[in-house]
Amino acid sequence: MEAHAAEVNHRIARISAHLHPSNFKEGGDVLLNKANCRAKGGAPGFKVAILGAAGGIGQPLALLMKINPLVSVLHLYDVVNTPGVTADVSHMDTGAVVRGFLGQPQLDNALTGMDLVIIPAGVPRKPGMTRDDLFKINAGIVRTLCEGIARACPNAIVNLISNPVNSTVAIAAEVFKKAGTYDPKRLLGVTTLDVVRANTFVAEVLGVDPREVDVPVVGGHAGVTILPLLSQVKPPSSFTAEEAEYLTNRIQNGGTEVVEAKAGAGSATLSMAYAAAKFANSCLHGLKGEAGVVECAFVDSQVTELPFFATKVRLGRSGAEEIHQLGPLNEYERIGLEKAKSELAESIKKGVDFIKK
Ligand SMILES: NC(=O)c1ccc[n+]([C@@H]2O[C@H](COP(=O)([O-])OP(=O)(O)OC[C@H]3O[C@@H](n4cnc5c(N)ncnc54)[C@H](O)[C@@H]3O)[C@@H](O)[C@H]2O)c1
Ligand SMILES: O=C(O)C[C@H](O)C(=O)O
Repeated sequence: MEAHAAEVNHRIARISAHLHPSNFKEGGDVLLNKANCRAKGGAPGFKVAILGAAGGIGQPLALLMKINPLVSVLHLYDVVNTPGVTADVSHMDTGAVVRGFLGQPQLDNALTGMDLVIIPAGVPRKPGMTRDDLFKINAGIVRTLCEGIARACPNAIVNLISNPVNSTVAIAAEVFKKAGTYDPKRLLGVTTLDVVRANTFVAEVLGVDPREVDVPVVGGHAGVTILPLLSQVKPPSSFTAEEAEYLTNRIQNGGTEVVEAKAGAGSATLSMAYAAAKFANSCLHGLKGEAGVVECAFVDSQVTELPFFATKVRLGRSGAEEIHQLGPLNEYERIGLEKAKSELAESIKKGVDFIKK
């Protein structure tokens, strides 16, 4: 009896010591040992890291990944505030074991062994800014994080959220090429929010439940590069020229609509966390080997003459295993495609040059 009490006290002392904030400052992986204790009997599943986990997207995304039954280990990395977010999320009584990592010295530990890395790190827009205005700061952040991925988990699937996605995906690809770890199937720019918005706005016009609607959104993730293919909406639907114009503009400017409504307090975080969790969940189902998992994503592609392009892709054990073609476009969409491609070409080149020059 006494021996049992001593063992219990010893365990409690060990857990308390690992939870102490000073462990983060010393570069220790707080919760790591505590988590290891619990992980012994833990459920099998995938290991997922969120980089930028303390941010506006990162926090609700951490919550949503903690309740995903396919996740067994959840690593939360940021340069600020991970102790609090980790302690908070770790109290949820779901299967995933949560570990927190703070600051660059802990980046490689955060990434080691991960199957999926989700990146919402970086600054968001304020009213009046374009996504490209974020390039100056976010390009360097994405480079640093991808260098870590190349070192610590080169085979992980990467879901890149940080803007401008049209350039940051090219940056990530160049970093991986330089490191000799580039696998085009494993790098996915997240454009799910465009699809989520398109489904919502189209459902409003049709007067149906958004869950019944599927709108392919191709191209990229900024302004005119966001190209909803309304002629391919499921269930098959027809739109007047005015409806098509209204819907295309609203979908292309959905991000700006939120930035303006937030009036300086950032951009979409909650709908983005939802979209990121939806996309990550599909990636995990693909990793499990399930058939017929299809999402739109901005990927290395031969669908157009551009090196990267968003279309529907089939997700499998090795990432984007099949890239769907565009399908038949109407005249309005063909004009939109030309506009999208010329802006995309510049954004992609800017990302490539950032690493090459
Ligand atoms: N792809 C999309 O559809 C989409 C949608 C919404 C937002 N975004 C983009 O996502 C990014 C994040 O948006 P947010 O609202 O969460 O911003 P935020 O400022 O609330 O959070 C960003 C987080 O990143 C962290 N961070 C900064 N530098 C870092 C580094 N070097 N390593 C790790 N973490 C770092 C910050 O500390 C912060 O916690 C922005 O670039 C935004 O434009 C993309
Ligand atoms: O609009 C932004 O800056 C954030 C994001 O890309 C969005 O589409 O909401």
